[in-house]
Formats: sequence, structure tokens, C-alpha cells
Amino acid sequence: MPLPKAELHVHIEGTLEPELALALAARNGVELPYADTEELRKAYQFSDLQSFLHLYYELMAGLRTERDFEELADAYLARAAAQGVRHAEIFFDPQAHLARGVEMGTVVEGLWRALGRSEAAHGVSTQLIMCFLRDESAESAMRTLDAAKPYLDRIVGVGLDSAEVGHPPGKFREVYEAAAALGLRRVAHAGEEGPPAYISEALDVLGAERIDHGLSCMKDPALVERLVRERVPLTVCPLSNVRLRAVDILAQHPLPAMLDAGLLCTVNSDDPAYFGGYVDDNFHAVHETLGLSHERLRELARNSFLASFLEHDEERRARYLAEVEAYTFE
Ligand code: HPA
Ligand SMILES: [Zn+2]
Repeated sequence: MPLPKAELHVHIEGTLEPELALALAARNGVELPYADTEELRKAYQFSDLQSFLHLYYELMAGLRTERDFEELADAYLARAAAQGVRHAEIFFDPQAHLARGVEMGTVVEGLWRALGRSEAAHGVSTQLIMCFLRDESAESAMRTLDAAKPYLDRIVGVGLDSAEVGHPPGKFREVYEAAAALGLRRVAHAGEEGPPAYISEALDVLGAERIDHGLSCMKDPALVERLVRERVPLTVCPLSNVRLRAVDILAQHPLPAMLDAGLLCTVNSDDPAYFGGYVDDNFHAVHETLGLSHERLRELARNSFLASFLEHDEERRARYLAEVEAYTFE
């Protein structure tokens, strides 16, 4: 039985496995330049974030109907449950779908069909976080927030993803202010490929409550001190960082140093269909390769529930935390 945990950094479109990508494209008459999964799998060699994003946006073209989004989310939730996930805060990228003529309602209602029955079907509680694409304009982000207004009962917060360098968080100040005024929680990718200054900016200008990735903080001791003091959670994604070459090899990943520094780190999968593993595979990898002890893994699992947006249900959070403390490693 895997360690119970929350997953706080997973892009639902990044859980699109190659088989499902091709099946959806065929079902919807969408042409993809890959004859079969064997040919498609050859495209999973990435040199950086941008090279991954190309394939990520290409394959999601097969997602068109509510049923498609439902199947995608259902497949992820089944896998997550098998990996010990009790609670998942799931990102989605509406602009990538709106650009293809797929409406906000199709995306949200489709995902919700799976999320709404997830507790009963998989024993996984869920929340949805809508991400803005930072390489699109602030105006486009604002229009996307407007389009989401009929669905705010289904969305807990907003995030910021896609190509980081050259797109500092400050560009989205107004849209984050508007999101906060609507009662939405705020997170942002920062410090995946971008400099530590983007992390500070996400905190100061966007009011981010969690930082997704946050790796580059290790270049700035004063920032580390601040993140520790303010107990800002970081959603670290080790296998993603290796596959996108943010670190050369897993053995050189800064996660142990980040934990030693007192940072509130969590471990997550990011885009598991692309990066060679779901969340418990990431836990195993950091145990095997980075030598993190069982008590460190327990700390990471505890952190995942502490960093989650479960304030509306403290009883549930306490139940999940008790499960973490009671867990015995084999
Ligand atoms: O790892 C990522 N980084 C930035 N944007 C993304 N969108 C999907 N996955 C990612
Ligand atoms: Zn991400």
C-alpha cells in the first residue's frame, strides 16, 4: 500500500497517455502526425520546457467533448488512487482548448463528471485550479477568467503555467487581483526555468499562496530564508525536472537540500504521462536515488496535506494527516 498523499501539482492534460491521445484523435477525426503509439513514443524526448510544451499542446487537440475530458480525468483519478493519492488539486489549461473552439463549459463540465464521483469511485477528493497561459496576453487571461464565472462553484483557484522565461508573473497582476476578488485561491509556476526573482514577484505581485516548482530559490539564500519564514509551500516535481533538463540527473536534484533548509516541499508528478511516472513513482525515485529516508517521505506526505486548500474541511485534513502518521513502510 503506497504512502497516503495529496497531489497538488498535476496538469490534467499532462495525464493524457499516448494510447488515449491517439484514440481520442481518431474518435474525433483530428489528424495527428503519428501513425501509432510506437511512432508517437519517439517524440517523448525533451530538451527543455518548450520542447515538451510543443507535444503537450499538439496531443491535446484530440480532446473535444465533455466525454473526452471525463475519460481523461477518470483515467488519472484511477491511477492516482493506486498511487496513494487521497486528495488531488488538479490544474487545467482552458485557453489551450478555447483556442481550438472547445468551450469552457465543455471542459469544466466534462472534468466535473469524473471529479464529482471521484470520492465514491476512487476514494480521492478533488479540487480544480484553472491555469492561465503566461505566454498569452494578460487580456486573454482576463477574458478566460470572465468565461469561467458561471463555473466558479467548481473551481477553487487560479494558477499560471506554460513557457516561463520572458513572461514574469507581474504581467498578470490585474487578473490575479480580479481572481482574488472572486474568492479564488492563487498559485503560480515560478522558478522552474525562470530566476528566483520570478518567485518573489509571484508572492509580492500576484499574492501566490503556493509556488509551483520553485527550484531556482536555491540560488538566493535570502529568498530561501523568506520562504521558510513565511512557510510558503513549494510543489516540487522531481521526474519532471529531470525530463525537462532543469537538473541534469535525478541524483543532482536539490530536493534534499531544500528539505534540509526547512522549506515546505511537496512531491508531485506535473505531467505524468510525459515524464515517466505518477506521484508515487516520484516518491520512490527520491527515496532510491536521492536517499530520502522514510521519515523524509512521511514529511513530504504530511506537507502535501498541510499545503492543500482543504481549509473548508479541516476534519478531512485531520483524517488524512492521521493516516500519514499511522502509515508503516514496508
Ligand atoms: O511543467 C510545466 N511547466 C509549465 N507549464 C506547464 N504546462 C504543463 N506542464 C507544465
Ligand atoms: Zn506544472
